[in-house]
Amino acid sequence: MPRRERNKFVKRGEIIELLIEDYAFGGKGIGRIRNEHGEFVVFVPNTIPGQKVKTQIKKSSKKYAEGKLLDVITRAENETTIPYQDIPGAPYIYLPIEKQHEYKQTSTLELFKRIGKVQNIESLFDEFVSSPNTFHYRNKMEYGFSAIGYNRTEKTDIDAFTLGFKKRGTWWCAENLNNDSGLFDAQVENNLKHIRNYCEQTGLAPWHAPRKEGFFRYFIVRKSHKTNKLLFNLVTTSYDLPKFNLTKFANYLVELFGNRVAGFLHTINDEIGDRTIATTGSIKLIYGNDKIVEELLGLNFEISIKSFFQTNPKCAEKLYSKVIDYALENKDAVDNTVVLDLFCGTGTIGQILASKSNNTKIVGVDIVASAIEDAKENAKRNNIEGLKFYAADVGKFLTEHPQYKNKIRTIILDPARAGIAPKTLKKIINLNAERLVYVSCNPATQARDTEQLMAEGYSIKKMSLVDQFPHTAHIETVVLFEKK
Ligand SMILES: C[S@@+](CC[C@H](N)C(=O)[O-])C[C@H]1O[C@@H](n2cnc3c(N)ncnc32)[C@H](O)[C@@H]1O
Repeated sequence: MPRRERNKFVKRGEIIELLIEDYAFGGKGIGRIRNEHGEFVVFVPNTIPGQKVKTQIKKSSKKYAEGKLLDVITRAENETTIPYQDIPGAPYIYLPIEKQHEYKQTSTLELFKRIGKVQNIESLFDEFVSSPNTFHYRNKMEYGFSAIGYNRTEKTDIDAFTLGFKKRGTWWCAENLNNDSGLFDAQVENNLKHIRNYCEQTGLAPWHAPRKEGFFRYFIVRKSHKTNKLLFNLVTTSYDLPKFNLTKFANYLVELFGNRVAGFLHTINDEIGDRTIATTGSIKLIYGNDKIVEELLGLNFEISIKSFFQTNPKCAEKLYSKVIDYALENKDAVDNTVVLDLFCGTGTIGQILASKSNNTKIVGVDIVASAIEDAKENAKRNNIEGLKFYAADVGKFLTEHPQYKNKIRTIILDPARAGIAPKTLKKIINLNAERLVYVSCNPATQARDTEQLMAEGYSIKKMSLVDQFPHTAHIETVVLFEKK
């Protein structure tokens, strides 16, 4: 095994206080330790310049270290107060949105220079698209039950029936969400404490992560921004289920939210792993409908509790408009042709493109069979013709369909966070399309793919950033590549 190189500044596991001085892509604050040996960089995710933080060193090499944020001791001068309860999922909520945009833009462009080797990226930059709503923009939340809570004043773990989010940096303890977090639906979040009380009064146990036991696990809520309806899913283990009255709980939700309740589902999840996906397990409809309808750019999409759907639908409209603008900039390369929508999910982009072009055939490919089923259903519901969807791995699909080589002029790409596998990207390049509209939720992997695309004759024509997730480090990019 290679010997790990040590430095003369920090050790793994050490807890230190640090002033954050700079910001790197992905929400990593940069602090520096200075001593008689010189200067040493420590990255601390979820922090911003000007904050003094307490951090525990998780990785330490000769050149730099990375710490986990334990606490913000003093906030940065440019941070403000908020009328919401702060949660780990929104580490930048105290920072004015314009400043968040500035950090995101600068660090993403820097990434394209460093990893993508695009030195003139500033001159190719088109627009920073901000979210239409910077608060209450989410359409889904997953709250967790926990038998171990956290006391903010005492800064200690406590035994308590808790419903909210994991405390940052822990897997065993959670904090109650007592009020609106400013991210989701205010009425739901202001009532979460009542739902917690209701559950506590049943006498059944919340999940105890270290012991891997308990009854209540997750409470998941989906909201339609079009209809304002709510779809609930309570996730529990099965052992004590006979003691819990699901219909009575559904009635309680109706008492709280009235006709906003579209439906209530119950999921049994007996998996004990910490990384269990909340919705794993068998699911049953207890009350109302099991789907809600959302609208995007005039098209309707039926969404079930499990299917992927853009988390910020109002901003997704802006994201998709940008993708469609880039694709239709050269209408000849879209009208009367076949457009590939690779990594299409529920087929939203392809459907919108088909509805805005003439006689375009869309071929959508995604590896998740249920997403493809939803895509087919939605295309039918929206009366859009000329769409074909395949449930397959993109790389395999292209090997099995050689007929598209030299026949495609425009390709839409929207891969998951890991980006496109090099072999699959090579197959996409071999299709020899004139234009690629590449959407990414992880510019780091997109910048990596950019280097390969440029080596194979593509160049960036323009790029935009879309702030799909205000108050987090995430940023979505839309890049138009053209063959030289
Ligand atoms: C960011 S989502 C795409 C969302 C979609 N364009 C939309 O707007 O709804 C990425 C998609 O890539 C799919 N995916 C991941 N790996 C894949 C692979 N190897 N082949 C095909 N699809 C894949 C995922 O199932 C997921 O739906």
